[in-house]
Amino acid sequence: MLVHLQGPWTPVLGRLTLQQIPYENPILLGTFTFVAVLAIAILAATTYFGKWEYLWREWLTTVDHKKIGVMYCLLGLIMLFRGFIDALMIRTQQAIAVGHEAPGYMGAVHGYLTPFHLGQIFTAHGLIMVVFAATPLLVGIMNIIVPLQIGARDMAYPYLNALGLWLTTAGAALVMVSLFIGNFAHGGWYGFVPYFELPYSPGVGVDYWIWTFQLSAIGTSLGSINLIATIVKMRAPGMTWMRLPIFTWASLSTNLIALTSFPVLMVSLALLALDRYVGTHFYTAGMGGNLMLYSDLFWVWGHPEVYFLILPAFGMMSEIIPTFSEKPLFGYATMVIASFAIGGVSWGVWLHHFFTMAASPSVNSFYSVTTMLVGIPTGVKVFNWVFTMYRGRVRYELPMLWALLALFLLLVGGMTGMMNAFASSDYMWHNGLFVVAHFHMMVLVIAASVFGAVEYWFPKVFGFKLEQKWGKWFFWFMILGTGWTFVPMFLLGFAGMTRRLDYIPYMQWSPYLHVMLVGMVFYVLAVCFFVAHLYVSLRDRVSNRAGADAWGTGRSLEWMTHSPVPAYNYAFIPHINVLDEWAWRKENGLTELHAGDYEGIHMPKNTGIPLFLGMLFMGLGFALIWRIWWLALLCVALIVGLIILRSFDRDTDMTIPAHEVERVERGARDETPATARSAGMPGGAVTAHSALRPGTDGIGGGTTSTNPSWAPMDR
Ligand code: HEA
Ligand code: HEM
Ligand SMILES: [Cu+2]
Repeated sequence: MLVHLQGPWTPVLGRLTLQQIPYENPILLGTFTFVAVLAIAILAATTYFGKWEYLWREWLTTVDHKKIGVMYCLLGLIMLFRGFIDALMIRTQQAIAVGHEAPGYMGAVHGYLTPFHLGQIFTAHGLIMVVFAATPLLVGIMNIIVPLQIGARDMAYPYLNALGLWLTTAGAALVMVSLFIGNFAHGGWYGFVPYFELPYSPGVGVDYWIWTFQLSAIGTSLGSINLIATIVKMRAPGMTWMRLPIFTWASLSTNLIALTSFPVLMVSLALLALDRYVGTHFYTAGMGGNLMLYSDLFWVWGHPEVYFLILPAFGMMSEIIPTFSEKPLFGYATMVIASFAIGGVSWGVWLHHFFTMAASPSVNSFYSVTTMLVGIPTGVKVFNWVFTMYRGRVRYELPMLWALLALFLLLVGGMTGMMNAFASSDYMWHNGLFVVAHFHMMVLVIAASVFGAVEYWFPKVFGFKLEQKWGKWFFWFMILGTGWTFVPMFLLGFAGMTRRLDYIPYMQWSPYLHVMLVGMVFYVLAVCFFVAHLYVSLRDRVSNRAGADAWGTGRSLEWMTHSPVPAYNYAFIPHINVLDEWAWRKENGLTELHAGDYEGIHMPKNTGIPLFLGMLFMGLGFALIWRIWWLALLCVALIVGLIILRSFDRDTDMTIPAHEVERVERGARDETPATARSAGMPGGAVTAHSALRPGTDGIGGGTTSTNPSWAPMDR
């Protein structure tokens, strides 16, 4: 144990010494100063405005699924920005470092970044974008929307929900700490064995990578258990499986992937940790170890993971497109089947990430075919969306624009994915920029869907719509950025450029690299427009107030409750009669929420324990990274102690009294613009859309539109 550790090591602070602070690096020093000033400003402002109590009561200790979801999204947005800065640095470095000769020795500097620093940047970019930006954004939106869509008052396990958030946040915070104390892994986001083993990566970078990844994996697994339990057990009366809104179906399929695949990631990281910390040989040749075991285990998670990311995005598109086409979703049942088909097949394709690693041709062929199979259910979805729009009254508002962009990017990313799926062609461009361009198209599908979903559901959560002008500038500049950045990347991929280069010897590639830099300028402008979009929306929030059915043509249940949604979601749990319940109620003039006397509502109580557990897990991660054993033991003891303490706490719930519910309901009723309450919104329902009643236009989801046992609202 510890035989390979290099450098000073003390029992008190482990490997942590002052030399680990990168004060000689001006970029990091500048970043640190910026972050420190920002943090001090935020802390000072919170104190000045006396907001600590509010922050603690309403946010830090909350177990409300909507607030937890909002915090997940905030975390995702912050990390998206961090990942974007990384991307900016990679692109700038490569544009500067083109045309240089090969360095004669390791560490030669071309451009403005050392190879070591650049390596950390692309590794951090990849990891952050996948697990700390995309995942929290998607999990956040599922957290907010799923309980609303199924008529539940919260998640099945509100406490676990908060714990998942704080564990993920702890992982993200540790990545940020690695900027200023020590360094991050520099061998790529998915790690390599034996390169990530101690003898070859003796620094703390890989340890940071292991523990941040591990924390996020635990957080996401907890979240998936919660969402599955919620969808299975908490549906409102009458909500049979085939009446489940499509986004909820997408959430279920995606969380089944998460629940089954994340444990594999945890195991693969744990085995690597054992190799590094205890000297086992799971992944080293000899002593019974096998380095292919790592590739297999990692990608057995890694591939299903990308479908874990894309399925909720598909769910968002499936909600937005019908709302803005003013028609039911075409082929509801096939959409559901396709989600599960994608989820199922995703388990049998992982080897396509290492076709070149000497499997036999027959093995490669098997995985080629399974990979291509995914095109069928995905194609089903694509055609269903197109048929939903066909002869619909399409409104090109912002959510719809984003959904259409996602659809377009999916075609580009999907078709190039198919090209990778041929082992024979992948041999030529594996580890090249073509693959990188393929997957950026795909992850931008996620980004576009998320931006669409934020536009779409924002009024539900905050009670007002985002403005459209700056939002459209943001949208168009994202398209410009994407075109200018990734079209050249495809071309460079064809020209043979490999990924992760810190300098590029071929001058012929210089124009492409500079065009990509122009793309980044468009992206930077897009970020500015995004900020303006948020600012103007906040400024004009009163005039942009939205009603319950903010877009007028919402179809699923969440549009039935007030915007913003009260703490208890529904004062009366609705009875579900059909698929697209809200659309059906509007057509039948049955939109009233009130049903008799109000009663007290039983809800979970706030608790600070998940936040403390998150902090302690962060401390544990830090201690393990730096091998400060006493601190690790202390954190473990406190974690166990806190969990035991919580198990004795019987005071975990409360009742919102009936008069309070009544007050909130009356307030919401008075505030809601009358037009938004039911059919009168632009393009709204009753007269104009009676022809679009589900099941009557021949292309609906096959529901019946009459149900004799209908009651306005059940308890
Ligand atoms: C959200 C993320 C996401 C998604 C959804 C996908 C979807 C797909 N991916 Fe991708 N992929 C990644 C993210 C993603 N990928 C990442 C991150 C990596 C690299 C990681 C790394 O190395 O760092 C990668 C790498 C990767 C490789 C490895 C390449 C290499 O390393 O050399 C391969 C190889 O087969 C592949 C294939 C595919 C295929 C076939 C699909 C299919 O699911 C696409 C299906 C969609 C369509 C085909 C379009 C719509 C369909 C129709 C309109 C119907 C008609 C069409 C047909 C029947 C063909 N991907
Ligand atoms: C603004 C948009 C983005 C830009 C400009 C961008 C740019 C880049 C660049 C330049 C690289 C390095 C390419 C190389 O190896 O030469 C890269 C790698 C990568 N990006 Fe992005 N990216 C963006 C968004 C995203 C998003 C949203 C995700 C995921 C959700 C993502 C995931 C990755 C991954 C996984 C890698 C591979 C890292 C590695 O090689 O280890 N990117 N990106
Ligand atoms: Cu894959």
